[in-house]
Amino acid sequence: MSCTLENHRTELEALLRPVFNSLGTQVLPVASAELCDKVTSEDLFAALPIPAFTNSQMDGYAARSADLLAASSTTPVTLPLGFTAAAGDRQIPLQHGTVSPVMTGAMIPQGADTVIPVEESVLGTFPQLVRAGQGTASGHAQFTAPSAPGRFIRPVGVDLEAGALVASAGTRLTPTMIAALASSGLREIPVRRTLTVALCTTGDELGGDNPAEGQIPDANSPMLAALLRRYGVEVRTAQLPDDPDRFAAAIDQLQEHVDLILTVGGISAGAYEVVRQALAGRGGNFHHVAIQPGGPQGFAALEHSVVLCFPGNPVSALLSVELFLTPLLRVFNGLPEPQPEHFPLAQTVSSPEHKHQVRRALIRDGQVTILDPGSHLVHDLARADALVHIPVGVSELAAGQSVEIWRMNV
Ligand SMILES: Nc1nc2c(c(=O)[nH]1)N[C@H]1C(S)=C(S)[C@@H](COP(=O)(O)OP(=O)(O)OC[C@H]3O[C@@H](n4cnc5c(N)ncnc54)[C@H](O)[C@@H]3O)O[C@H]1N2
Ligand code: MOO
Repeated sequence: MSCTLENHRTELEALLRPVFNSLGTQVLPVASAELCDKVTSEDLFAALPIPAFTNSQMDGYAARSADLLAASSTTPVTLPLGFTAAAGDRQIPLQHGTVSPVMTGAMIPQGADTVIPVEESVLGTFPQLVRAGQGTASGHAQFTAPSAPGRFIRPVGVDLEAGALVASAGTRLTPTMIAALASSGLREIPVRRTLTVALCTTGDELGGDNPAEGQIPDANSPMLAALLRRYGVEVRTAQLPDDPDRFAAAIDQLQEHVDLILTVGGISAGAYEVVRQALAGRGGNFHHVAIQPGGPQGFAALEHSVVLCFPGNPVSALLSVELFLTPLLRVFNGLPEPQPEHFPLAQTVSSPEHKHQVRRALIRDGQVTILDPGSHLVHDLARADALVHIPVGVSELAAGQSVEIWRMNV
């Protein structure tokens, strides 16, 4: 039985949505290396304002603007130094008629309303300074211009007030959002739990480290594991036995420990299609989807898990994941939908009219060159820049015609 791309996609979405919805949450420290790219599971509100307190934007002198109103190059104003405020110090008071040296990030002394950068003082650098509790402040600083109230002062909460929403539920945690969470005093971040996937390959031709005659290296496990990990998926790879009973037993075990099982290979019309044979008695549903590559497809809803069965040719396997799984992972991870670009075709391309064809392409000199459609061409897959979709009903695209391209391998 053959079905359309859209029908198969709808069927798999219906199967996978409950898997994503049942994942639950976990709590990670804000400094955890695992936090980046996770998605918040709750609205998160600031425990602290940002900035946490009113502080200096410059290394300079905290002053009362009123004390410097008369300052000019011909009538400099000289003020005695009070204690110095460094970043991390508790707030100090500014005595009337004095200025307090302040460092960038230090609390503005109580009573000060302006900061004059040190290089604007007549001396241009700080003299010997004394911090509160470390002796008696002495010395003077001289100024040749007034300084407006609020100048070089970063007010408390100007970026975000305490109690305000930092990130709503469903926000993907970028490095910058992690900084905002940390600055707003949040230490423990509730996030959606990662999807755990068993990625199962089959086939006696997979030769491990030393492929014998007739055998090949496994390309699908490392490729698909790398792709899925980019979406935060925890991937467990397994090469399952080529015997249907032993394969079924392995799947039965795996389904207890993972959220989703992917199998690659063993589903088409051969005499030894272990996946198809093993899942036949477990509700396995195998059919041909009107797409190329990736025609043979299957799935099974087991008691504890869902199995998606993708075809074994590496290009077919990759495109199956890209067509049927990564769009859902994008939504789950709060990622934006990819957007196509448009370029003219460098050559005329034909396509089977009754299938949705996905072609790999190179983008060179503002033109799209379509590559060979072979689904075994792993190196061609690696050098491709983009995918071009040719829908059902289209049998030819003419050279020069503008087509949508979707970037890949970025
Ligand atoms: N008589 C028919 N033959 C085939 C049909 C068909 O409709 N009728 N469909 C073809 C299409 S299209 C595809 S795609 C493949 C799908 O086959 P399977 O999913 O059963 O996959 P296998 O037969 O196990 O392998 C196919 C191909 O891919 C290689 N392979 C498998 N696993 C890996 C791996 N982990 N790393 C690298 N390469 C892998 C395998 O050696 C085969 O060359 O069936 C067509 N045949
Ligand atoms: O459709 Mo198969 O997936 O072309 O090689």
